[in-house]
Amino acid sequence: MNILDKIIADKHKEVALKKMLVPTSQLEASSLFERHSNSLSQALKQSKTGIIAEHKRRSPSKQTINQDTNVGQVASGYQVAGVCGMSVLTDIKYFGGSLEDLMLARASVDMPLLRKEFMIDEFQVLEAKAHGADVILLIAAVLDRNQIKTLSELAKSLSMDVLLEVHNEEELHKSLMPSLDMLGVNNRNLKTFEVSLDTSKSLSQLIPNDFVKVSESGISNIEAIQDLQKYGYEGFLIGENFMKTSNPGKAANDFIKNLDA
Ligand SMILES: O=P(O)(O)OC[C@@H](O)[C@@H](O)c1c[nH]c2ccccc12
Repeated sequence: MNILDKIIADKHKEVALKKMLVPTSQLEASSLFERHSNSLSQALKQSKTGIIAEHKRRSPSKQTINQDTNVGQVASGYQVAGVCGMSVLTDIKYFGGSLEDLMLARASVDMPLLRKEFMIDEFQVLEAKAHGADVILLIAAVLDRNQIKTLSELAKSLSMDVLLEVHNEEELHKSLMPSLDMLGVNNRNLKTFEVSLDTSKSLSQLIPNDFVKVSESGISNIEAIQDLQKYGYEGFLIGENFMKTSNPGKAANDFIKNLDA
């Protein structure tokens, strides 16, 4: 079993348990459920820099990145830095995140928030909305076309944006549909952890122009972004490069200043 298979097997158990404990009516009763979501894809289109900054404490590939963060402070720091949106990991077991992190970020900022999670069930889309997310992530490597359609259409009906993540041509081809807003190419292979920006470069011309192109993972300098912009990318998801510092907001601020110079 590769790590992605393991994560998904655990996720099925976690979601099944949660569904026994929390009725969907409870999620729908959240005051955040009525909130109109902010569009990340619009923010990216209007931005010159297109940074989406992530809150990530640890990961299966890096173990500890930053265990003593205050997610509200990180969110405020990212917003001050001028990022287009923030990605908040909510998986507990492998990434040390939580839905509480998402809510704490929501309480601190207005900018678009992405729930970074392994989505396999409509329940998790309702959960995302109820905890203040504006955007959901769908990972093509673990979903079939029908699941992508059901989950993305539910998100759209709740006014959320959808970021669909692919790693190769086959995943891209099976996934294209109008209920997606952004196509993210993950430079990290979630099965082997190998990282190469060439993945974004080679898939770029296969992504139709109706979708905002996002390059994800392994981005650590502005040269990489300037290079990827030539391939049509408008969004850049950066986690570790900011989170490994003691002040992620400041790291994002310095980075964006240089990029915008
Ligand atoms: O820390 P990095 O290399 O800058 O990567 C951020 C983000 O792209 C990465 O965390 C990620 C991309 N897709 C995912 C899917 C699940 C969990 C995590 C991810």
